[in-house]
Amino acid sequence: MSSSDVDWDVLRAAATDAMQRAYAPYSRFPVGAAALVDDGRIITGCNVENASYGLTLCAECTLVGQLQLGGGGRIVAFACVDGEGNALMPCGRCRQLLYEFRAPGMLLATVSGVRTMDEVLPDAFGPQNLPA
Ligand SMILES: O=c1ccn([C@H]2C[C@H](O)[C@@H](CO)O2)c(=O)[nH]1
Ligand SMILES: [Zn+2]
Repeated sequence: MSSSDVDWDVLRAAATDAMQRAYAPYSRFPVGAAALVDDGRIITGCNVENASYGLTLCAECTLVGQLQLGGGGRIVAFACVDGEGNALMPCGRCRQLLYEFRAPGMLLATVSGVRTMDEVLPDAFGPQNLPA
């Protein structure tokens, strides 16, 4: 599975389904996320808010949890949508979370079209920055 195999309509539809599971009573801003994994699976996530607002989990957080629970893997392509089905940029923290699990050449559907992980998180902090 590589970034040329991505059906963006399918990925956006999966993100939209996940968005309908969001728990967002405080912001009223439901978000759904979907990722194509290198083994061909599509995994999803939704935001899960909390009365202690700062503890909110973004959709990307729950997606990464689902990825690992499902046996792990590398993300080939990613999309997230808001309550109206529009593309949404992952927040900075979530770009870092996604970076950890990127496949080489990972693509993201963004507000300005398809972008690479390197474009949305240049000069990323990663394992290469940790001592050997
Ligand atoms: O990429 C994003 C951006 C925002 N949110 C959520 C967090 C919060 O519940 C709501 C408003 O910020 O949207 C996500 O899940 N992912
Ligand atoms: Zn986030």
